[in-house]
Amino acid sequence: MVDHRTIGKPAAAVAADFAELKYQSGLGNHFSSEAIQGALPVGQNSPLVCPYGLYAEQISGTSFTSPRHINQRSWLYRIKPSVTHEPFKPRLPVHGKLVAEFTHSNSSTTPTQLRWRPVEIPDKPTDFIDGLYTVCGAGSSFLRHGYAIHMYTANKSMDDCAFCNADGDFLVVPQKGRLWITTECGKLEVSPGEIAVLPQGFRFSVSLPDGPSRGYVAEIFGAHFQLPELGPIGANGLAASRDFLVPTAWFEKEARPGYIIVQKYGGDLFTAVQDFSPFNVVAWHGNYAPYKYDLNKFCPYNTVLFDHSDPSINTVLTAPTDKTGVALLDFVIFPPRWLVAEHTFRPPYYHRNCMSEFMGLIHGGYEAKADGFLPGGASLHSCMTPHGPDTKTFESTVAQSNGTGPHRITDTMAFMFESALIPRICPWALESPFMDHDYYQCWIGLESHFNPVERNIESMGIYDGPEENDIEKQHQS
Ligand SMILES: O=C(O)Cc1cc(O)ccc1O
Ligand SMILES: [Fe+2]
Repeated sequence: MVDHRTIGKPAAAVAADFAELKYQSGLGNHFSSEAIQGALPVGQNSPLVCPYGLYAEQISGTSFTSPRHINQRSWLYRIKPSVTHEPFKPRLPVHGKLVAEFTHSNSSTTPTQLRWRPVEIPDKPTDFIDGLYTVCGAGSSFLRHGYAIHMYTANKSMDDCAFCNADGDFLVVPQKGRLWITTECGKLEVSPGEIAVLPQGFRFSVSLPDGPSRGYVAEIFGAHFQLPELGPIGANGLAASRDFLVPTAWFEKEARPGYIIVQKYGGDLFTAVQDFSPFNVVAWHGNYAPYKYDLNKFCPYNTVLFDHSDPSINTVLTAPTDKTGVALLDFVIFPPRWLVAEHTFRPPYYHRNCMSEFMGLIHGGYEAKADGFLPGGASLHSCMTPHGPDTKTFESTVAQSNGTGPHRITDTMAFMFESALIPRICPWALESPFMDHDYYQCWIGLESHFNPVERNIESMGIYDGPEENDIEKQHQS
């Protein structure tokens, strides 16, 4: 396979730029970063003349008048302002597989359980922009309410171009291959097992140091991600604010004739040519910035006695709607953890949910599916579509009386994008050669074990009721 990594800026130069990155930490903090000492104006945002002759530019992630606790904006001090470019023109050839307003004409609905095998990474040179395609979503970027779920396969770094998403925030979940993301605020290295959030409007460019790459993207329109409330859990636990890492200022000052900004606007792509790099921000301050998070830092909470907790217990980030407790999009993970519940069916329960659930797998296996749900694959269980463990998982769980002692689930990192809005599905996702048309078969074999005369079923090793405490029994022996 051709190694496309050396096209554009020399690979060694890109690698040097990503060596020993320094980050700032804390989700929602007010950050300050200077690549040249003294580049940030003191005591004001908009001096008549900025230090070192820089231009001041504000990027607003919320309306000017949003209440203080949700207001997000940053001030960028840059060599030339973003406006210095030729007019935007529709990008040709038309991309055609990005949707930001879900309608009858571009997508359809089905209550069927859907599952996709991992999509193969193409041989044809494909960068992050060309390899990104929408799977499903709801609502509209124009109306600032909704989301889109995309996936990408790519094998080539973005050359002399930057992407800017005017529609919403991207939450990127790499599954294969690291992403070297240059942003206006600085650089982020994002490995599988980490996620990155690229908020609406920031320009960024993705390089692929490992070549072939694949992953998932949730895009939200009209909201930003925040940490979930912790309620009775207390002040600590789940994802900690300090584990979210934000870049430090980094800039390039060299002329870059023919540099292209690719702007996603209403799901369509537009290009504008400029003669400099958009990564020309010498210093910045504010609370609106890209960030990354290592999922292995997540501190999972769960039941320590019986029954199965709802997956919301594993929420990393949530994007709210106006309704209390109802998410536009929750990002939930299923990390390695101890299962200790007694006399409990420990895998996910069978269920139907008014929320819609899109799932992906970063590595390993998923506790509810013995086969068929593979790293890089995906599933979609829409509003009220029944789902749960496959036949193999159910039978092996009850047959082994799984759930009688502490058990650590290892080598796994599944995740879910869960939304109150019902997704419409794009035609190329429904017609994909990677669609698993036999998905329903994984449940068809579930048999009736109903026996109206025998309450305590022994035949499959089903453990019915707390006759004795298994853990105490273990301690005594
Ligand atoms: O459907 C799924 O696999 C996700 C899920 C996991 C779980 O532990 C409980 C409910 C749920 O929707
Ligand atoms: Fe579910």
